[in-house]
Amino acid sequence: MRLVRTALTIAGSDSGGGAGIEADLKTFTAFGVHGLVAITSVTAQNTQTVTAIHDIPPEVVSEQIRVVAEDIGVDAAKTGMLSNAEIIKAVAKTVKNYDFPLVVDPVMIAKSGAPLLREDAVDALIKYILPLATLVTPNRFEAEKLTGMEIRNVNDAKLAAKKIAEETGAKAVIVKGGHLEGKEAIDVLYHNGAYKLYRAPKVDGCTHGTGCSFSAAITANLAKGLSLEDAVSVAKEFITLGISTGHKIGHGHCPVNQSAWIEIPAEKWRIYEELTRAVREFERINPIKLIPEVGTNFVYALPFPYARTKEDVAGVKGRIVRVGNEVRAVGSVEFGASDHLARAILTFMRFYPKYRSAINVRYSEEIVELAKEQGFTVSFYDRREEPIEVKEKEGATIPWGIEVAVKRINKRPDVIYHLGDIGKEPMILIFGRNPREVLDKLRLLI
Ligand SMILES: Cc1ncc(COP(=O)(O)OP(=O)(O)O)c(N)n1
Ligand SMILES: Cc1ncsc1CCOP(=O)(O)O
Repeated sequence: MRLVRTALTIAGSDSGGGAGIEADLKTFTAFGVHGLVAITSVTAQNTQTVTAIHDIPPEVVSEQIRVVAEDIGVDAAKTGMLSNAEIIKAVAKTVKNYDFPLVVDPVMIAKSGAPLLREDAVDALIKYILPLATLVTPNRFEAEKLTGMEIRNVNDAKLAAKKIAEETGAKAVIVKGGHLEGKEAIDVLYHNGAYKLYRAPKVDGCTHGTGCSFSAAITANLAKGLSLEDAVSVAKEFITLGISTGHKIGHGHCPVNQSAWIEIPAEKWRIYEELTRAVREFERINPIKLIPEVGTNFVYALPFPYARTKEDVAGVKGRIVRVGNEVRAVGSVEFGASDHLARAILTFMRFYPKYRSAINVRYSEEIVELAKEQGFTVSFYDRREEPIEVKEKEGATIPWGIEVAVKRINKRPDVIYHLGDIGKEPMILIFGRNPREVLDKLRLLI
């Protein structure tokens, strides 16, 4: 019995790796599904343009589908760029031989504006492919092309989704809301005569390959046995994360980040383990004299580009305090457990992205001197110099102070201190790439 689920993409190749089969395979992998490929067309493409298109002979497209379906088996499939009417007819004829769910992304134009479906092939798509679809996933412009309607808002999208389903025989249609009016991206699903809306904020970020990755995520989750409604829900979360965490590569539309879906949880687990170990070691070292009145925290942030808010930074819940003669972590390591130090590391990472860990210890002149003697680069900020508008803004002092301290010297600081203010305890912060490096520096200051 085959334990791994499989998903097949019948689509074109994007040499820039942002859309097409490349996006589909990365998405399948992100969901733990084995990806299969029937390539329809090879495009010479980057984030700005498509300069060449070479279509694969229709019989070779069909043969790719047949061999994988008959040997490996297909749990769900999707279509992307089908390019011309002959490929469309060949794909329709072949997939009819199997009973896997089929998600149809009616790809027509690339983000860069290049046509990916010949004008004379739109009718073939409507006639041969859409009737076989478990789900069709048009964006606003594709839905307009398929219906001849103007679509501006959710009500128009509802009418269009119903029209496409009723006129083509597609079992379900989702009109995506990324290009509709409003601050939210509201996708409208029409299935079994009912509507369901999927909402997410319209996030800033990288959008090349969104349509491909969204439909691939639905396909992967159908392959895993989720209902259509649940598969769409997971895909919506996946694509929102992928857009907001896209790597800014190329000079045009940067690609969606399909890895974020698995990379963030994996990194979180690594961070949790490493920081927990380091906190235990800190307790064992028992640096009682280094614990300030307010307590110590020890933080470790997600890597770039995932570290954005305090929720992306792990710290010790309740901080690390003195209990009699012992140093004790009050709670366990959790993401979002630090406030002050999280703001400090997030600011530091704006200048030195690889430096993701920090600890705060009690200020004393001796420790600062010792740090200098050990060859550490030391900088500082003076809270009395804080501009009034920063002082008045909740939570702004530490980011301001870290920025001042970083910019004061033209070298990356290992240690930043401040001398406090009325009601504010002076403090020393030690920075490192990871908690082990922070502890190594701290050991030299005891
Ligand atoms: C080979 C290939 N297939 C599909 C596309 C479309 O991707 P994109 O331009 O990012 O548009 P959306 O899929 O996001 O609507 C492509 N460019 N290349
Ligand atoms: C008060 C203070 N100021 C800088 S670090 C620190 C202690 C740790 O605070 P948090 O637990 O919010 O990171």
